[in-house]
Amino acid sequence: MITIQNLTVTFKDQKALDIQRPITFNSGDRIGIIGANGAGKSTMINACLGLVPYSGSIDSSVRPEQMAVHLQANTYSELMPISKVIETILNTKIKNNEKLQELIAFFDFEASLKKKYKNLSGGQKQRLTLILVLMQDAPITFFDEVTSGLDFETRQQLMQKVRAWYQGKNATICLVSHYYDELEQLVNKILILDKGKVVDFDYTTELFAKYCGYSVIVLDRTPKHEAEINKRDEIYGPDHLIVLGCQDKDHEQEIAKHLIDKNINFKRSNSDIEIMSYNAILNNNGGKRYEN
Ligand SMILES: Nc1ncnc2c1ncn2[C@@H]1O[C@H](COP(=O)(O)OP(=O)(O)OP(=O)(O)O)[C@@H](O)[C@H]1O
Repeated sequence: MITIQNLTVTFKDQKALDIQRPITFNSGDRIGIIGANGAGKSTMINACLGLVPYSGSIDSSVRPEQMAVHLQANTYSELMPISKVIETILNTKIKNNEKLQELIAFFDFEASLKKKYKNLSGGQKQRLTLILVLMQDAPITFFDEVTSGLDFETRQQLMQKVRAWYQGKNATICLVSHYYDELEQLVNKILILDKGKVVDFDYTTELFAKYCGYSVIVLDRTPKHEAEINKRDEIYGPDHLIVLGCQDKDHEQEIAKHLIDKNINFKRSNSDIEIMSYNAILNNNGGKRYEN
């Protein structure tokens, strides 16, 4: 559907994006785009949409005007009720448009229709934009940090709705998010960007196996815990955690048994995107957390 290669985006003298080897987004892919602030995530979306000048190739079977995008911040008229805002933007009447009625009901948005935009909650504001974006039924939709600033519960509800809406549909989704729990729910592939470059792009399960192994066991970093673990099992993770990479089931059981015997609490995962991305990026940087 979209193949990106030899792509560079430069702002003044700063290379914001530099994607050399080809990456392809296929029809039906659910892609999470992750990376630290300034990694180039939004720039990549903007390049696909033709919103920033670039050199190189974005070979797409979908024209930019057929793509949909949901940005984090959106502004709408404060003067009209939301029903009028929707009808004006979509150039249709709610009462005559079954699909629009379906989306409004799907997002439990009926009670918000009479309100003005400034009186909507953060979650309701995002629901409005979701309705407008999903009405387009685009073959590919980019969601750029749409849940930032929302509380955990609201984020979960919103993302469950998005997941349910796309269930069984062949549309491609590219979701930029700093919330790994949300990505775990929604995507099956991950594109990891770091300082404008692609660290890796593959199925989440493949990336986890590549960077973490069979599973990870995670415990708080304390001197007592540090004394109990085998340093050789340690892989990268956030500073406050000890992360142990398990090569296979036997290895996992051996570590778990030891921790249980020592009455140490731990969590086990075979899909932790945050830890996977830590390891991907740090392996890529030769183990260095920050570049000097
Ligand atoms: N229009 C612009 N003019 C100048 N520099 C820009 C512009 N847009 C982005 N940049 C720079 O390009 C780099 C990548 O920015 P981008 O917004 O793509 O990062 P991001 O990964 O989306 O970050 P975040 O998670 O903070 O949204 C940053 O250093 C940013 O300052």
